[in-house]
Amino acid sequence: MKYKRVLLKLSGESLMGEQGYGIDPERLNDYAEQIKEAVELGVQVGIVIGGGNIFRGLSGASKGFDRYKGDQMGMLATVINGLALQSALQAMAVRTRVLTAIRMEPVGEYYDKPKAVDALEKGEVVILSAGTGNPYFTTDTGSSLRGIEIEADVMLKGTRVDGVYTADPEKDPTATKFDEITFDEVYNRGLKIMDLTATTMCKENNLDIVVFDMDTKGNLIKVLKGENIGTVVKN
Ligand SMILES: Nc1ncnc2c1ncn2[C@@H]1O[C@H](COP(=O)(O)OP(=O)(O)OP(=O)(O)O)[C@@H](O)[C@H]1O
Ligand SMILES: O=c1ccn([C@@H]2O[C@H](COP(=O)(O)O)[C@@H](O)[C@H]2O)c(=O)[nH]1
Repeated sequence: MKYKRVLLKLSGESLMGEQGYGIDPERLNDYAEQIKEAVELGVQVGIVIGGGNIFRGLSGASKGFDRYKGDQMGMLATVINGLALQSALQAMAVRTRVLTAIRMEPVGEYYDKPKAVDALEKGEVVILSAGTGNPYFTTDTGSSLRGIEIEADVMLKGTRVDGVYTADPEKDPTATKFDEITFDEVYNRGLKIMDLTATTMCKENNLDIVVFDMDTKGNLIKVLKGENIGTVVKN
């Protein structure tokens, strides 16, 4: 395996599959199977999961919600997704722990780094939910932060596109894909694959990112083996 310890970012929006809202059990199980395989191959897996399938503070604010409350709702949405993933993994006999950035025992244990690292070293999957615990951030920033804290070898951004493109491939069919790109080029070209706060944290702490399509079965293992199926973002 190319990586020993990874921070896997999963898109909340991808979790709704074809349903248009909520959690698609089939997609959830696909993710859980890929994660189980990774653990069986000896990879330590920390996971941050988004909440876009349920609620985003920013889009709530555009409809009249208070942004602060909306962001809290968004963070709670990531906990719901985290619990769903935990139950799917546990049903496959994968030992999984949910740590939350906001205190809410017994839903999950309150996050701290030693607890997370200890669980990873014991071979448990650690789901790091509620983002950073602060409004005005995103789970991409939560992933950079937790990835740096747990000293992950890489941040794997598993999403519904297969890499970083010259423009959003969902909007521009002429966009072309990069195999590798620097953080500086991401800024200079104004690419919107991740928010700038998350990108900057990775750049400043030298945490490489691999953006790849998590919705195709088997892709997580390919990335862990070092196969060049997505885009590597690095200094
Ligand atoms: N230059 C680009 N290259 C690739 N994807 C891009 C680019 N610009 C924008 N995107 C968009 O970024 C999205 C990936 O973001 P991400 O996985 O964070 O999705 P999300 O819906 O924001 O997830 P979450 O629910 O976790 O917030 C893709 O859906 C893609 O359309
Ligand atoms: O640190 C954080 C992380 C997330 N939020 C809020 O949650 C939603 C869902 O996260 P996504 O990254 O968009 O999937 C986000 O829109 C924020 O409203 C937060 O406030 N702080």
